[in-house]
Amino acid sequence: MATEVIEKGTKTINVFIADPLSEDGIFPLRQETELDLNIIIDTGLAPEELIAKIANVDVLLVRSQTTVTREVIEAAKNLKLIGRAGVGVDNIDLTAATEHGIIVVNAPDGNTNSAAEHTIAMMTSLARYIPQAFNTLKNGKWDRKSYVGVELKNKTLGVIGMGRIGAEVAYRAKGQRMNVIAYDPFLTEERAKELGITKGTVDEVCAAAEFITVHTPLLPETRNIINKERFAIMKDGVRIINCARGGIINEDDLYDAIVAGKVAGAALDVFVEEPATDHKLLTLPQVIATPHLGASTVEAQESVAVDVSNDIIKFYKTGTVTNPVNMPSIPKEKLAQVEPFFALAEKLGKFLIQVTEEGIQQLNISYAGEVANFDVRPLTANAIKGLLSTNHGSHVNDVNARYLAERIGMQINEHKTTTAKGFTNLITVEIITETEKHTVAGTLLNGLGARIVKVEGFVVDVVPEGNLLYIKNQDKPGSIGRVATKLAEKDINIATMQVGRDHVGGSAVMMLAVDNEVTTEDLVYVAQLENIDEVKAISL
Ligand SMILES: NC(=O)C1=CN([C@@H]2O[C@H](COP(=O)(O)OP(=O)(O)OC[C@H]3O[C@@H](n4cnc5c(N)ncnc54)[C@H](O)[C@@H]3O)[C@@H](O)[C@H]2O)C=CC1
Ligand SMILES: O=C(O)C(=O)COP(=O)(O)O
Repeated sequence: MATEVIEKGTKTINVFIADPLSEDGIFPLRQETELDLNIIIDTGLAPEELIAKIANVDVLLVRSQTTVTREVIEAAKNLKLIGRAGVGVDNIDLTAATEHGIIVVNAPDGNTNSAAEHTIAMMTSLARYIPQAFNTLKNGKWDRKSYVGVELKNKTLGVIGMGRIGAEVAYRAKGQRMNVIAYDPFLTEERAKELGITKGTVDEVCAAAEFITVHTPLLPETRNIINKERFAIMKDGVRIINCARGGIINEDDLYDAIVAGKVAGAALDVFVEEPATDHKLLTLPQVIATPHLGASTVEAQESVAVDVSNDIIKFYKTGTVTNPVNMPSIPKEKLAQVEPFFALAEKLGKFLIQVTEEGIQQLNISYAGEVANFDVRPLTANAIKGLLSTNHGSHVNDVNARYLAERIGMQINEHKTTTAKGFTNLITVEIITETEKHTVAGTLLNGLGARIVKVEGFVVDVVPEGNLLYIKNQDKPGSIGRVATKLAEKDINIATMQVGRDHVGGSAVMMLAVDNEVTTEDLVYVAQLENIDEVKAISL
């Protein structure tokens, strides 16, 4: 995982809080003594104001109000982490963050209860016209006739999105003696049974329910998932609740369905454009609404702010985080298993990028032996870091490695096998370009560190460090001596030398560790020798 472990006093970390966060929730940041944290709270900024203030920011903390656009990310030259004190990250340009190697974390658990309770409150208020009746009464009218509601008991609640909040809502709805039918692509029959609900398709949910509530993230697949075609298959007088995200329900279609009398009412906490003070849906008496208050409880706000604060601290102290959004989440114990192989994997990638001049179309990594039992995704990321190091330098990290590789058209294949051909662990990295194929394999020797043990199928034993010369030659007498003489003429001292061949008199390789950097001129000089096919300088 991306690591920038900071020692106390070595660097001030600028933490910029752009949306109102609970002061109790950021207590872990305030009381942190090992890191030099500079906390800046500046909320309610217009996008251009944020851009003007973000150049030296290391960590940006937001809720849903601040939109973290590509422009913001590109203006933030020092940004390493974006913390979302809440769940939805649709206000953050995740592609831009990933591309720039910025890790995004959220707080997925802290507001679940708050959002579920708000949903139930909205559904009950909708069923009994509580906001409308209250308003009338506040205006001095004792009107009992206009607000005859409906009961929840024995009605069917349709839930689209049975994640954390959806499941909590379903649980509470059952307490109201409702029947629950739900759609979620990951909902299994077993889980549905466990929750005491029925599993259905989106259409089945729409057709069966008197109340429908959505609890998905806003994604291309969920945008407008409730639209005019779906309203058409719903029961007459259905009631709609959206405490997830504006846009999951098509607002124009909802408006039309209410005006047409198909939908009896809607309870909305979220809108496509927020703040939504002047929205046409708010002109309808059947619509009740709150200004995105789902997560606005003392408890939830403290909890989400504590979670992101802890992740910031963890990131700077250990290089890992608990709730990553744009990279795989790997528990500490599992990460510890593969951490010793990080440098080896990166060096194998770095080795290969220096033996080819062509663009890499395919990367095949095979993990053999004990390492095959581990979560190897961080190792693949490290191998990619090595491969991209000549083009992207230190800008490649665990967040963006795979993304950058795939963006340049590299196809990545991981393979695991338990047989490691005599080694306890073996990592073999192969690259395929338009006309070439190159392979290098390495292992971690117990107590002796990393070794390259195979290059293009030839067995070697090389410490992957410093300046290496990789020479392909014909297995003919005198080749080794001539190479050594030529290098001596150029004042290049050979530290170690390994040779390998496929068969007597066939193709051979020399792997030399040398004490000096080898120039292109030196390479040409050696390459001119008889029986030498190819000479490459490799710096690891
Ligand atoms: N109004 C508010 O203040 C709050 C709103 N939210 C919103 O609620 C959303 C859900 O939050 P959680 O339950 O915590 O997230 P979650 O990740 O636990 O659950 C989301 C569920 O949606 C499902 N899903 C994804 N694509 C789907 C599709 N095409 N159709 C049906 N289901 C699909 C997922 O499989 C997952 O089970 C958040 O993404 C956020 O936008 C969350 C907290 C507070
Ligand atoms: O957590 C979420 O997804 C929310 O929508 C809560 O938003 P907020 O942090 O209250 O602006």
